[in-house]
Amino acid sequence: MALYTRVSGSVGVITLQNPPVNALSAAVRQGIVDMMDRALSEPEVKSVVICGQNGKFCGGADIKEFGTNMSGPALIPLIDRIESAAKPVVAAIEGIALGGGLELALGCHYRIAHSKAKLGLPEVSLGLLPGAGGTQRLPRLISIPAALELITTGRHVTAAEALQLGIVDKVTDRNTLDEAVKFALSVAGKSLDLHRISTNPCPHPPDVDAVFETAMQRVRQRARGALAPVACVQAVRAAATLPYAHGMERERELFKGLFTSGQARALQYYFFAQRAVGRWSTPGGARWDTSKPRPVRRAAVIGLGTMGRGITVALAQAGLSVVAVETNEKQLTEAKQGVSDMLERGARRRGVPPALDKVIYSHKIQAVADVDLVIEAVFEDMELKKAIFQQLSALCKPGTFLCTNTSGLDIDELAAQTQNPELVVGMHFFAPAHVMKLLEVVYGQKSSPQAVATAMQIGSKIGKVSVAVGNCRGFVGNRILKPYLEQAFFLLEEGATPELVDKVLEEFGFAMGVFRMSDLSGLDVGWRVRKAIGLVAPEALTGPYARVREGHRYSPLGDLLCEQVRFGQKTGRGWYQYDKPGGRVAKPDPWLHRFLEEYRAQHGLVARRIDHQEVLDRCLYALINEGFRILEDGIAAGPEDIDVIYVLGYGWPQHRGGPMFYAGMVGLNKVLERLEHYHQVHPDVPNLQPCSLLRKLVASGSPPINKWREVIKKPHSQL
Ligand SMILES: CC(C)(COP(=O)(O)OP(=O)(O)OC[C@H]1O[C@@H](n2cnc3c(N)ncnc32)[C@H](O)[C@@H]1OP(=O)(O)O)[C@@H](O)C(=O)NCCC(=O)NCCSC(=O)/C=C/CCCCCCCCCCCCC(=O)O
Repeated sequence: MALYTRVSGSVGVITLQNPPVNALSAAVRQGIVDMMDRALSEPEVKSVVICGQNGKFCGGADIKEFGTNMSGPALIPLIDRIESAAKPVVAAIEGIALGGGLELALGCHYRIAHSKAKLGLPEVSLGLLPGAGGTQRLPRLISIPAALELITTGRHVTAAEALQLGIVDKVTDRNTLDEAVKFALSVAGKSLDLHRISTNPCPHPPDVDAVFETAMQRVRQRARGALAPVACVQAVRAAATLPYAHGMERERELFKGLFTSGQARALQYYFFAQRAVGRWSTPGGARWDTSKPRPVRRAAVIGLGTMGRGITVALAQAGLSVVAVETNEKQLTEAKQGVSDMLERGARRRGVPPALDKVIYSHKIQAVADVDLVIEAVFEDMELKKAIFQQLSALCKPGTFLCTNTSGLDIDELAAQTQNPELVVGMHFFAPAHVMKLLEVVYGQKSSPQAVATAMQIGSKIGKVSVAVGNCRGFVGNRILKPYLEQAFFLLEEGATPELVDKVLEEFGFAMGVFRMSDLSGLDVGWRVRKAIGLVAPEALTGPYARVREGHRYSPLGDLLCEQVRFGQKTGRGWYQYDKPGGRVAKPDPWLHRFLEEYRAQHGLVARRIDHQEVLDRCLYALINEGFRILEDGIAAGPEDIDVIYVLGYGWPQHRGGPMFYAGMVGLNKVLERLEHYHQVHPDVPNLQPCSLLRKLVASGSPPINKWREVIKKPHSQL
């Protein structure tokens, strides 16, 4: 909807009304068309202002309309109509002008922005391009290189930067509408010739071809198979080479190709999934909208290794007071320096003062006595963590939430060490903790809804996307990772190389293949976990039992590498070789290839040629199958939780939506059929046995992903 009012006698004001972000739904578009007609037909009206209600100009096209039968007036002629109007039209931009919202503003003759407004063309992150003239008008307004950068990254800019770039004519700290009305009065009757952006020539840099070539190289490198960034470059190129009308045709053609693509569907699903995870629920009935978080003013972090330092920085940067505890004096001294450096670097980047005074350091655990929430981040050792939880339970004031940053240990076992297990939850951060956007909030059997709600709230306060998940070994992310890693190891045994497996996964779009990722995170991490649960043989086993654990196939390859102190990048050797310990550039290692050959010979394995499809099928479908088990077990409330965790924490390509979305795109019956096939070939690998929820979904006609929850039967919990 759009509201029309007349102010100061001669200014027609059109207010977009569609909460929460005034998206351009059919009703809003119709409203703008009708109100523009009215403003242009009233002789008393000399100029027009377009604004949005509730301090938000416009969040762009209504994404919920995509994929439906779109009705109502089309956006492009609507914007053209504004631009060609004989009366000046001023956009009064408060809050946001994003996507179609900014394109609407670019159709206006002038733009006034509030100093706190954010502007951008983020369509690329939805698998689209700015298809309402944005790719043709923006380069004409701010130059080709600047427009290319904004359109291909989807970056939001501040009002100050928008002014500098020339996107807006004025920035104000005052009431934006009042300023826009004043401005509209001042330009009434003046020539609009220079202010119809589409009629202006597109300024060319002297090296225009090189600019496009570089931009194309950059997006192809960054995009890893994503279509939209490439199409964005092509569309801007049309602005540089074609007259406006032809450029618009090219924009439309490219837009159409993207609009119906699987990638756009995946990215739009992922947009809503990231928001849906905030509406958490547990199998016991605790919910986001009925569980009230408790305010946390002071928090403590126990253990200042890499994770503890990152968590301390994340909390302090969000304005929380932090007591940072490390009992090892040497480590504490190093941590003080490390945390201060990180805070200073972060502050420089954000242009704010460093939050150094937010952190108090101590080598005594007693320093946590009066904090509201503790995050334990010591070494991944159950006995050590148990001892700390016993101490915390005795030391902390009543009601203090006790959280653990374990990446997979049993939350209930830790909670059992305390007098108030309802106050215990997991807060699983991802390294580097002050950078990575993901937080798994893990509820145990006895965690109170308030403890879950508080951890979720802290997560959003420190800028994380928090996902509430149930307690099981590895929670969601690391549990799913296990069968994926396992398949990768089995493929090596059968004849693949780390280079082949990584190539296939990186071509699929993963930021890093499984072996390069393992080298980066350290092979010793998983080795310690496998040792703790008794999977690692005490001495090199030979014979048939070397590759069997608990009756199932097991690959000791990772263990054997660790025995050679090949922990990955940190030791300069892992699945690849590096020029030095800590080196980053992975190079194929002839030693590893010889080692694999000897290993196969020792175990009577005959290497075979493994094709790309098999690598992809086995790694991905094993992972997806575990995702279905997680849903079946009620560890994740819905597929969105798994997808968000996997994209944000494990490098799954966003343009493929996440593993569960991908399964739906491939077709659940195809996933089932492939798993059945591979399980038949490898009957000793239980992770390839299709899970019953997958079978049930296929039997229910493979419903779309937003209907899966109806098929999932939720198990009982004590929450
Ligand atoms: C920054 C935000 C705007 C706000 O952030 P925040 O305050 O944190 O709040 P959120 O939690 O994110 O959001 C609050 C709720 O609002 C919902 N929301 C947000 N934006 C939109 C939107 N644009 N549409 C619908 N709903 C929206 C959000 O989901 C939340 O609700 P819920 O919790 O999920 O219930 C932030 O939200 C944000 O960044 N939003 C996205 C901004 C964006 O990306 N905008 C660009 C949208 S795409 C666009 O504008 C495209 C323009 C070109 C259109 C061209 C023509 C159209 C179609 C022609 C069809 C042609 C077919 C061709 C085929 C053929 O011919 O055959």
